[in-house]
Amino acid sequence: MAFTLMIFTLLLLCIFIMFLYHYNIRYGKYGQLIDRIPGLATVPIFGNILTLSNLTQEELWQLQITLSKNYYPIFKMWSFTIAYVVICHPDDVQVILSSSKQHLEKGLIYTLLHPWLRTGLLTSKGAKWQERRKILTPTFHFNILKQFVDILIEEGNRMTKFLNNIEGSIVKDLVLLISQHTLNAICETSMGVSLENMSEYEQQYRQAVHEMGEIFIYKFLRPWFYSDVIFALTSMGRKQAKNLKILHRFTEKIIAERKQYHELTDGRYLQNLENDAAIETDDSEMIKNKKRRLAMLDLLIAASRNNKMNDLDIREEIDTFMFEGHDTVAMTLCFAILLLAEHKDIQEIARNEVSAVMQENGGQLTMTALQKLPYLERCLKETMRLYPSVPFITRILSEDVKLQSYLIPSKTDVLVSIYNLHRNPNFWPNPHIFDPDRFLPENIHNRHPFSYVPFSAGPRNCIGQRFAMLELKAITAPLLHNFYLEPVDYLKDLRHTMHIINRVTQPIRVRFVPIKRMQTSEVI
Ligand code: HEM
Repeated sequence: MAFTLMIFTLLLLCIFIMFLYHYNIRYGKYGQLIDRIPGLATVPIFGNILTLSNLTQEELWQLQITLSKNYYPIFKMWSFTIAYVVICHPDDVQVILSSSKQHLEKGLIYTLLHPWLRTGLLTSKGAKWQERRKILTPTFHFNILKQFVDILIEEGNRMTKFLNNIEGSIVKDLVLLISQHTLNAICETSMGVSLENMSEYEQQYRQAVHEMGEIFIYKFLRPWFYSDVIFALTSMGRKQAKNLKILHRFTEKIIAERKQYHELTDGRYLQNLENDAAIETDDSEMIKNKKRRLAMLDLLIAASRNNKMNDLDIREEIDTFMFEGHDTVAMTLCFAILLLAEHKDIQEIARNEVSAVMQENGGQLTMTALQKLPYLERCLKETMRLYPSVPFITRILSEDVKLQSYLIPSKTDVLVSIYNLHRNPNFWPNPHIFDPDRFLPENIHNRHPFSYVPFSAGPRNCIGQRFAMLELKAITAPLLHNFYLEPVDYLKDLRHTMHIINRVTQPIRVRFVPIKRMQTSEVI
């Protein structure tokens, strides 16, 4: 009896302490500052989270667009004692992203990725992030990218070959097709491993990536599942565990394959890396020999041989780059293809530019040729304005911040809504119109520098952005050269869904009509 009473008293005490904490945050100085910001009405204790967790991911996507419009340029949401402030004005975005020292830590939501990505570059903070960023930055040096370009072009050609042989010229699931090629591209370039004999694993991997995105949002909207122990007991938790096995098994296989290659070659190519010679020289032999191209994974293996990293450290970076490096590019490519298919005039100009450059190059694409495609580049930039692959990013404020009209207290989670920023009519007239000329030098000149941030900005910007631009061009150029793109599904009919990456709910169909040319030598 006395024991039961003690438990009961302890329970009451816990509830009382939690209530005091809650009251202090929600109605103390912190809560008062947050509550000056507009937003949906809240209910006691839960804030907005019950309303949000009852919505489908599609409804949630629509809601964030509506709230951004209704409360422009800022709104807030409460999830118990956690406040989220969402911004889409370039002045505010600049304050959050541009500082070299402040607000570098990612928001709370990223911790939900830890079971998968642990604390790789995307999710890490502080000294660890700084050190890793320093180690990994050279892998995107111009001379390294130059070595990758052949692989990216080859991947574009492989896709062209496949498309030439499909029945009725219609691709039934564009995302599925494209992500297969972008995954292979990141594996062959950054990992130095081909997926040729791993088709079963890679399909499972891409499916698992997709499901993890859904689980991520599901969990985010249900803070009572933030504890991994509790989440593991649910059906979604079991689904996550199954997917994690698939994801990690795949990356471990890739790491093992590359390690084996270095063991067989006595680690001699890793010595090159340690001297930084590979980065600074233009070793043509290395460029010719696929296996000997130096990949990001090699840098990590070299670091592990020097005891600077262990196996889990390597895996978390490979998990991070495999995910960030293939899914983002795949979605941009899908939207670019859809936009070009719906805008025949723009498609024709881009095709003429590609064909002229290829003619100059004897029918081949090369690094130099890819750099001579300013119109195609403008089309891709405009695609990323309308459909940024990463629609939101978040940061935790490291100190109080004065935005345009509100003081936001330290420790608040700020969400930069890249999607709504890019469609802000005050900075993008007729924001929903696809117009690549927005990116002509004379039009960029007077634009707010933080009105366009598809790769984020400041010190935590996308490390792979130059790689991504090259890949986007290397894949779209041969498609435009060899096919007329025609819409089957239209962008206006696609239903977007809340996800880590900007996705749609249904498979997308596009028609690729082969262009018959007289001179076969011209077809790459
Ligand atoms: C169209 C393609 C891409 C887009 C739109 C994109 C966008 C972004 C954005 C918005 C961020 C900031 C995320 C945040 O603050 O939470 C980011 C970070 C990152 N991206 Fe990309 N990305 C693309 C391609 C790539 C590629 C190809 C790679 C690797 C090869 C890559 C690797 C990364 C990594 C590792 C980070 C974390 C950087 C850090 O925190 O230091 N991304 N990307």
